[in-house]
Amino acid sequence: MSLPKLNAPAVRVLYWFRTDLRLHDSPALTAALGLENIEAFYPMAVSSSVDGRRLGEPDQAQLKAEAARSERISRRSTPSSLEGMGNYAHGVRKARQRDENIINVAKREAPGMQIIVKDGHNLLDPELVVKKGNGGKCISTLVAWKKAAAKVGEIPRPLPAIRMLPDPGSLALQSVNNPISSLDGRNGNTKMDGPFARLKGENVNHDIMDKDRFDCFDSISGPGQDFALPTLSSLGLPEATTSILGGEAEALRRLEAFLSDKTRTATFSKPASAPTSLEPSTTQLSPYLKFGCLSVREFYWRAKDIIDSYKPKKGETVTKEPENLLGQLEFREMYYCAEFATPNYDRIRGNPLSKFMSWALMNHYDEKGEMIMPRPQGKAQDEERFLRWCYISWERGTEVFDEYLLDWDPASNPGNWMWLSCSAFFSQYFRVYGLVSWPLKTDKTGALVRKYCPELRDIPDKYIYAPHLAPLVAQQKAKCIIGQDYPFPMLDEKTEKERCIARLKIAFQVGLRGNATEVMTGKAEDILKQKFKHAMGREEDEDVLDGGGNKVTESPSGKRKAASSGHSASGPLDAFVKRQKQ
Ligand SMILES: Cc1cc2nc3c(=O)[nH]c(=O)nc-3n(C[C@H](O)[C@H](O)[C@H](O)COP(=O)(O)OP(=O)(O)OC[C@H]3O[C@@H](n4cnc5c(N)ncnc54)[C@H](O)[C@@H]3O)c2cc1C
Repeated sequence: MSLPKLNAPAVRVLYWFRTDLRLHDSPALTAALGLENIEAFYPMAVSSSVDGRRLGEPDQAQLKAEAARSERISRRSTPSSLEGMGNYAHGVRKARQRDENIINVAKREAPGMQIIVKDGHNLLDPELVVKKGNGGKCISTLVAWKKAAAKVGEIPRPLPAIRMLPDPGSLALQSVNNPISSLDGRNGNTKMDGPFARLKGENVNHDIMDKDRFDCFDSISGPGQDFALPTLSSLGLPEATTSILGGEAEALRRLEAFLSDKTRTATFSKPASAPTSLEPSTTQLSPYLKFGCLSVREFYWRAKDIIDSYKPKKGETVTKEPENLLGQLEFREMYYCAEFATPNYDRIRGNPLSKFMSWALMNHYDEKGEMIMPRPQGKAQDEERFLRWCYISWERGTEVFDEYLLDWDPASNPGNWMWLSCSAFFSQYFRVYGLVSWPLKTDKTGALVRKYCPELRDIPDKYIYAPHLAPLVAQQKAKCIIGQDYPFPMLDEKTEKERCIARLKIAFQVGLRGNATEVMTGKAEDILKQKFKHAMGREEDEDVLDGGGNKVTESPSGKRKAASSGHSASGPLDAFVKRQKQ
């Protein structure tokens, strides 16, 4: 790689940590340190509640702070200005737009400044994979990603870790404009002057932010000029509850610990992992990838080298993509490429990738396209719809995960929600997780339920996933009367499942996507409702009753059957499970 040379004999480097809070395999840091005659080196990280999002839940903020702190410690005594916490709110698409804005401001205001941009967050740059590998078109399958990636080139091996950073030099912002020799030391005048003073308050993110909030410190070393990271309480957040420790050292320790078991690495199979197990059966490395404490290329190549050289013992099978570890990392890449290529990726309206269904609790928009119902809380009619259907928009799920998922990621979160809701990436809408049959596969005794719902601790295994079906005597023995100590189910699974599948079938037949004119003009929901009525002879949310006033379920084939009541306090669970299996 040839590095750009600056004209000036001595250069001052402002290094912006973004998604790579680490010293190993950091292409941008390596490029920055490859510059000649570095006179001062200002490492910096910026965070804000951009995009109208909250700063982050305490657990997310804590992890980011630890990531920053660990990076600081591993640079020994060199001070750091990693003062930010919070989310990386932008996916590649918006981040590239933001970068362009910043580069334009820098070019305009400081023509002598040279800007070097390097991506270290992906196996291969998603923009390059989409543009060079797939003609600019969206990538929504692993096969398509692999094909496109092959046109870009081999996934680079990780770069060696940086051992030491240069001294930051003067920390006064005015020094950016004045010769270093004219300044009075590290904690000199921190007031901005010169051309950058005019930029105070200019928001280069204005066209990609929902709110026009903009704060900035006027010293490189933070408000206290001591490089201290803000505490959670200073950010108005309660203490974190996660037991997961953040930071690069911890990330590498966990990677090492997982990969040291070569058999587990070479035979890893995601479908065989147990999402209900109390101890994680996957690597749990995603938060470290998200905050950039772990390089995805380090993870990929370390795993690949083990897999490629592994000699399976009798009875073992070396797994392949997509189910092996490499396949998991490639899924992440696929979502990044899809995010880069898709406008409005995290919502339905205007999103060409997402199919349109008439979900409950969807975002709503006024005639100018402004969102008018971003959140469902507090609306009686919404709660009513929630209780009736549970056919809830994936936008709501994404929103909850944005706030609470430690590994929340702007590409993987909406992507996985689109996948699971059959809005994109996956279309077998008739395959539905059974509330009983699915957890039974990996947790027969309900250990996870017993841990997190202690009311159910003594319910017999047989009824743990449908305690309302336990005989009264079993409920009494377990000191858990359903309807009193623990609620009845809100919905009848079978009835609602069949209703949802019927609606999905209609939506698939109509085939509208988020960017269709009907969606943009707000007519799509009515179109689907009318189509449903025409096909099924009733309204979408109308219950079908038989002659005796009992609810009747309707299968996609149109065959009607009497529904079993979800509120029944009797009936054997094993019969129910058998039915699910059939
Ligand atoms: C609705 C929904 C939303 C999700 N949102 C996110 C998210 O915001 N951020 C996130 O990292 N994961 C997300 N996931 C994926 C899921 O949480 C993964 O199981 C998680 O990455 C597990 O971490 P792990 O490190 O133990 O994974 P492992 O199984 O050990 O896999 C190794 C790595 O592969 C990648 N990976 C594995 N599965 C997925 C996947 N389904 N999608 C993308 N990358 C994957 C991750 O980087 C992970 O660290 C979501 C899944 C669902 C169903």
